[in-house]
Amino acid sequence: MKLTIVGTGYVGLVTGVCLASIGHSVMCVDVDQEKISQLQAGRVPFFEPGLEELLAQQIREDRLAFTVDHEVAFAQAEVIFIAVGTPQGIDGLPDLRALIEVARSIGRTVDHDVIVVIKSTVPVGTNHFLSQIIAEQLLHPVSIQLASNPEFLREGSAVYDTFHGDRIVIGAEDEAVAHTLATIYQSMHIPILHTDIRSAEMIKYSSNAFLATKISFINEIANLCERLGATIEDVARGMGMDQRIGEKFLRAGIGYGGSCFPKDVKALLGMADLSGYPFQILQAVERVNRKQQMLLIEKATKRLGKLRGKRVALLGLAFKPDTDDMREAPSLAIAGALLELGAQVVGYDPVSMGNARYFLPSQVELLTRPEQALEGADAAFILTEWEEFTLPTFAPLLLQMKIPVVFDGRNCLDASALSELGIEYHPIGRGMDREMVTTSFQEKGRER
Ligand SMILES: NC(=O)c1ccc[n+]([C@@H]2O[C@H](COP(=O)([O-])OP(=O)(O)OC[C@H]3O[C@@H](n4cnc5c(N)ncnc54)[C@H](O)[C@@H]3O)[C@@H](O)[C@H]2O)c1
Ligand SMILES: O=c1ccn([C@@H]2O[C@H](COP(=O)(O)OP(=O)(O)O[C@H]3O[C@H](CO)[C@@H](O)[C@H](O)[C@H]3O)[C@@H](O)[C@H]2O)c(=O)[nH]1
Repeated sequence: MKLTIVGTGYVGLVTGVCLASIGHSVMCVDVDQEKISQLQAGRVPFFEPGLEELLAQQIREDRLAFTVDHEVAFAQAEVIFIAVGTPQGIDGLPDLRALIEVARSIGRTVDHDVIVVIKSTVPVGTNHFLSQIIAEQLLHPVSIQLASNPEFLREGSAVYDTFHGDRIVIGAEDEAVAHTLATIYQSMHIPILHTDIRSAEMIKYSSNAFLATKISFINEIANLCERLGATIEDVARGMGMDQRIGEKFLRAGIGYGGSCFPKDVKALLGMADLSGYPFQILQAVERVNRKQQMLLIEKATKRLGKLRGKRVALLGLAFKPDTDDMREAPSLAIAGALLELGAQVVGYDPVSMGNARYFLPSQVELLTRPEQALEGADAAFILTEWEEFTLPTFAPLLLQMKIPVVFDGRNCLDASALSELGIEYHPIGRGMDREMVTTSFQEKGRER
């Protein structure tokens, strides 16, 4: 089919490239001329494993083209997917300005019947709102039907996720529209769930909010494990083997970040507030996450005393491995808090140094090799579980520190390898003082 994708960010570009690779003829449009020029030259403007190779193949085989001109982009389209950003606005709710602009442009430009699919994550009721905007702008007597098709890919594994998703959600009031969309994805053999539009919009927020809840829950369990002398990895494994719980998203750490969970949790809280329903669990999820991001600073202060004047090396700056995305990365909150405490902050990331420079305060010194960041450091914080930190070649670099003390916010280092090198290791959720805790509980029991 002839498809147009509006927005060539993480979602739009991956969707466009993947849909081209299963045989559709895809035109991608973006307002960012620089991005489009790079894409026309076969270069992906951000880091996403496997995407550039697949992009080049689609361009070569003439199934994928790019433009900044909406008119050109919409001219042949049978289906238009909108995947522009919906960042957090000043009131906590998503900023829908880019979507509204695209809706107006569709209304003014399209001169034939078309299906418009909202892939961006949008508050419940937005499809309806956008269909009104399109209708207000229509210049031609055409039928434009809207559908919701939320996206569930993760950055870092976006291409894999697109082809191996657990489900494709299609929110459409019209059976024929739902059938057309299902046909587009047919050859991916992914289960399709057809719902009404509002439910589809809600599925996206509920899914992200649930995953964020799982993370905050396991982080609280980890904090308790430390106090009660249990080991979080064993506890998570034992919980996850129960299929009703599931093993995924039970990795304890310094909390969730990224362009989705923080903003989508806020948006759902905002929607709940506006509808007069206080969403108490989700309020706690957010609170726990904010607190968890400060955990390594608490641990370091306990171990080293005041951090004023101390050199702290942040290793891993992206919000997760295999991406250069710095949006809402925990490293931002941690660096900010360390600077406020008067620490000297240095950072290193294998991939996201460019974005890190843009997002982090200028006082954070960025170094291009981990050993440079570690040299003379009083503490090292592991903030992203990049593979290179888990390789045997990494641990010896910690010996460059003033005193080798490492606080691992992702529990990704090998404790015994560090211990052999005489490196002091502080992971998350591994209780050390079993005797003390057990005894004090037994004593309390005896007193009663
Ligand atoms: N990033 C993810 O992993 C992910 C996953 C699932 C869903 N989502 C949702 O998908 C949407 C897009 O997210 P993203 O991370 O891809 O955003 P992004 O910021 O990476 O990309 C958005 C793109 O839209 C372009 N754009 C803005 N206005 C435009 C216009 N009028 N016409 C054409 N292009 C325009 C921007 O220039 C940019 O290239 C958001 O709603 C997000 O919540 C994101
Ligand atoms: O067990 C876990 C799993 C994840 N995280 C953190 O949670 C954040 C988000 O991770 P992940 O979900 O892997 O990355 P995203 O690319 O943000 O993907 C999420 O957000 C997207 C945008 O909505 C959705 O499409 C995806 O389904 C959803 O997983 C990161 O900071 C991770 O470090 C943990 O702390 N523990």
